Formats: sequence, structure tokens, C-alpha cells
Amino acid sequence: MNRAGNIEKAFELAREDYQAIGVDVDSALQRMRDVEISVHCWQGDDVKGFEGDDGALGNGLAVTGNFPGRARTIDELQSDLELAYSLIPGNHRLNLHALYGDFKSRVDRDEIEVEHFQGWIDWARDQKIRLDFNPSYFSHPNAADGFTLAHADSGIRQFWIDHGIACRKIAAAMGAAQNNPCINNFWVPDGYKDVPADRKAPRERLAASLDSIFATEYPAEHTLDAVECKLFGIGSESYVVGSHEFYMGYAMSRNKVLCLDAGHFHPTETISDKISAVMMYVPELLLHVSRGVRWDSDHVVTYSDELQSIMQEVVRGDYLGRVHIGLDFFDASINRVAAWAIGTRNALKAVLAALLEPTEQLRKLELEGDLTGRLALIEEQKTLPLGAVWNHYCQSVGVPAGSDWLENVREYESKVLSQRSDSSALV
Ligand SMILES: C[C@H](O)[C@H](O)[C@@H](O)C(=O)CO
Ligand SMILES: [Mn+2]
Repeated sequence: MNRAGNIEKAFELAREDYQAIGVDVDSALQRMRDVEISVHCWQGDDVKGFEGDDGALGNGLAVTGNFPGRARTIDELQSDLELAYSLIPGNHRLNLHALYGDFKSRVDRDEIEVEHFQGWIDWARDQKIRLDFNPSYFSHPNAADGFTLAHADSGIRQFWIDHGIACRKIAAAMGAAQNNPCINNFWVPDGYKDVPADRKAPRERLAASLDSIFATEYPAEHTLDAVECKLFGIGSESYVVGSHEFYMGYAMSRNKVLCLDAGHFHPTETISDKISAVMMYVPELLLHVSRGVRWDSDHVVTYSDELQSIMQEVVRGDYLGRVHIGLDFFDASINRVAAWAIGTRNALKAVLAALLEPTEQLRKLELEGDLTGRLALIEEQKTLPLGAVWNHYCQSVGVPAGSDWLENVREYESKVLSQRSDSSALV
């Protein structure tokens, strides 16, 4: 039998295995088709953007590696993304940073407009991809001392407030064009390397700056504002103004979307445990699915225990309609298109695994106090044939199953990526 036939045969057997524990595979697959992942543009070019300067990365963000083929133009980035999307089952979104506009000449961050993103809006419409957005509060002379919206200098603060206001206009235009809310995520690096004398005033300034930015109401059908916390960064080891408590309080009191980045907490702290808690108090959640490794918060997402727990919590809580799943990693040591394919396919595979979980049965065991049965069932279902269902899903939507996608990436690497030169790649 050929590979396609084998995949179907394996799927039929897998369906029976899942049926035996009370899981309806067809309804899980139906739900999978509606799951959208917001793929981050910045994996494709090492977070450099297209502002026309040297694109030097700063404010605690660091990309290591010098794999050839970084996208240097919007055309190259779009071409790389098109290949990545063709390797990922389902219809997904693109998460753009403000750095990635089509700037014909130097346009400072407080002056960016919808026209600079019209090309992306048109491309996204043609590709049937929806857009999300992010103001860029890093890699800029006005962020050189590590402070932006919480800066003590009112002129610098105003510059960044104006950037936020400009970005909300752009996000609202994207949302209106795509008839679906564009999630506009605010992350600022502000913080101190060493112990501050005043932890209070910067937080008061950050809240006031955000309030100024959010003063204008936009229709929720066009754009939703999200706010992202961080525990520490390179250069902000002792104090980050926008901590978890700060943004949790801010999002709750201002009815904003809270963003939880999996790499932004203490290494032994997980965001999976936070989901059901914060969802009681915030309207919606944005996830930055990432992977922390020692000092770095942005490794390519692997099929880890924490990834599985995150998706289990989203599905168990019935939050798929209120949780926006975005990715956030950047790795320049491997093929960047492969990085997107690996990370996004893993995120989706974890959603599928969660949809195939016998949740009701597990809850029943728990409520009856049968904790032995709960552990036994959780452990046994870890080795059920998820791969067979995943391969069938990929095949049924016309996307390579298993690791077949790697061939497409290798061919693109030899024909396209290897032809690009980039003397500015970081080692
Ligand atoms: C480039 C992103 O906006 C950035 O990674 C942010 O989301 C973050 O996680 C910073 O550590
Ligand atoms: Mn993030």
C-alpha cells in the first residue's frame, strides 16, 4: 500500500482506539479546523524589520545564530511565510510588528500610518490570512536607556505614547479590512539592570501612558488591545516595570486582553496553571507560545509537557473562543522557515492532543476521588496513536504528513535561501 493509503489505514485503527475510551475523533477534527494560530513575522528576519537602518536588535531581545537566508525585504518575508503556511494544516494568522511596514523613506515610529501597512493588508487578503499587530518599543534611540512608556522624560514618553496611538489606528484598519478583530499587543522592555530606588513611580508613569494611548475607543470587532508582562530580561534583571501583577491589574481594571508569554516567568513557573485563574477576571487572553531555556525566553516551541498542558487548559476550560494563540520565538541557528513549521505544527498537534483527551472521564474519576484511576488514564492516553490522527488531518487538508514537509523546506533552501547574502547576521 502507498503512503497515503497507510496513513488512512493507521487513522481508522487510531479512531477505534480513541472510540474505546469515549473520544469522538471526528468531532475533534472538526473543531481543529477552526483553530487559528497567529504566526509571528519576526522569526523570518531575526526581529530586524524594514525601517532601513541597521536593524540592530536591543532592549533585552537577542537572536543568536547565522543560518543563511534571513528575509531582507517584505517580498522575501512574504515568500518565506507562504511556504511556511503551506506546510501547516489549517488557516492561520500573521502577527506583524510595527517595524515591518513598507517604509519608502525614513518614517519614525510616532509617524507610522495605515498606508505603510496597506501592502500587508492586501497580501493578507489575497492569502486569506488575518493580521494581528504589535507596537515596537525596542531597537530605537528613544529606548536606548531601557525605558519607553515609563520614561522619566515626558518628551520621550510622549514619543512612545504617539507610537502606541499610531499603532492602534493601524490595527483598527487591519481589523476593519479583514472583518475580524486585529489583536494589538503592547510589550515594553522598561526596567533596570540593578536594584531601583523607586519601583513605584515608573509603574505609575506606565499606567498613565497606557491610559493616554487607550483613551480612544475602537470597535471591538476591529481591534482589541493586549498587554504583555515579563519577569526579567537581559539588562532588566532586577526590575521590570510591566510585571505580571502590574498587567494583571491593568488588564482587569481596563478590560484589556492579558498576554501571557510562556517564556516570561520564573523557570519553574508555568503559564498553563495561570490560564483558568486569569480567565475568571479578564475578558480574553493572548498566549505567546514560546519556550524558555535558561536565560532565553524565545526558543522554538517543541512538543514539551508544558506545551501540552497549555493546550489542555485551553481546551478543558472551553476557552478556544476567548484565547488567542500566538507564537513568539526567534532562532537564527536553523532554517527560519523550518522554525515556523516546527513550532506551529507542534502548537497545533498539542491542540489536537487536547481535543482527543477523555476529559469528562478524567473529571469523573477526579470527582469520585479515584486519583489512581485519573493518573493511570492520563498516563495511558499519552501513548495513544495521536500521530496517526495528526497525519490524517494533515493529509485531509492537503499539507505534508509526518516529516515530509522538510523536503519542501530543503528544496527552498537550496533554490532560494542559499542565494541570499546577509553580512549583518549575528553570530
Ligand atoms: C518581539 C516580541 O514582541 C517580543 O518577543 C515580546 O512579545 C516579548 O516576548 C519580549 O520578551
Ligand atoms: Mn512575547
